[in-house]
Amino acid sequence: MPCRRRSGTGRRLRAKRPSETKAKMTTTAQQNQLVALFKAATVIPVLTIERIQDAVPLARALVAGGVRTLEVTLRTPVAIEAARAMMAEVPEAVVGIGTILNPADFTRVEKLGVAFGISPGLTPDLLKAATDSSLPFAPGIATASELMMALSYGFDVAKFFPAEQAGGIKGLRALGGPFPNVRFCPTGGVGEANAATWLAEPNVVAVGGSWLCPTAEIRAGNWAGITAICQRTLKALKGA
Ligand SMILES: O=C(O)C(=O)C[C@H](O)[C@H](O)COP(=O)(O)O
Repeated sequence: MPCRRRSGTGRRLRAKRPSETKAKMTTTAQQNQLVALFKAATVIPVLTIERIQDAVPLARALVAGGVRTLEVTLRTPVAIEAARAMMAEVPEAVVGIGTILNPADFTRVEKLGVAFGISPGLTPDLLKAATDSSLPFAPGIATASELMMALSYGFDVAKFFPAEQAGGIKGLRALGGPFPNVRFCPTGGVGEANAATWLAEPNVVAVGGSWLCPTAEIRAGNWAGITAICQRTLKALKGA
């Protein structure tokens, strides 16, 4: 009996302490990985893939243009299969998934083995799923309250969405006042004309957007055109 009591107490202690530490450590590690990944990427194309056969040539076109970190949105039925094909066929690409809206999406994505996950927003359930996982994850925020919710779960790297519509650079600067340690990936309304301005902000680690992979060009299979947009964008950023 005494033995059982001791082991019961030990179990209680062991169950509490490591799980608290692990959740915190994992989220911090997730965030560090994400920041490194975003900084290396600088620009992240937000991909909407309608036909599975476009996935690999699109990834190759982006990589050929110097853009390796790709966000495949869960907006279309073929998204998961597309990400899988890209990972298998284009090893230079760093494939992540966007439009993660709920814990079920998160679980599907986590099983895929992608490099990162992004959401346009957040919910407590989604943040909880992300803290239980080791997948680097950026929730989306547009307001101070949403950012405070993200921070309360340990997420200090966020997608600022929709960036232009939610206040643009002035809005981001205003958020930077009370939240000086948060890093952002503004997405929504970012393009060739304003990417450099966003990236010049000290709390911006990368920008995302669909300008690098317009739907019309994907539908037309204009892979050379997509490579050219990437090259032009990166050249302009280097000169900025
Ligand atoms: O699909 C998602 O998960 C989103 O979060 C939305 C996209 O990131 C934006 O729609 C991209 O905006 P544009 O570059 O202005 O086209």
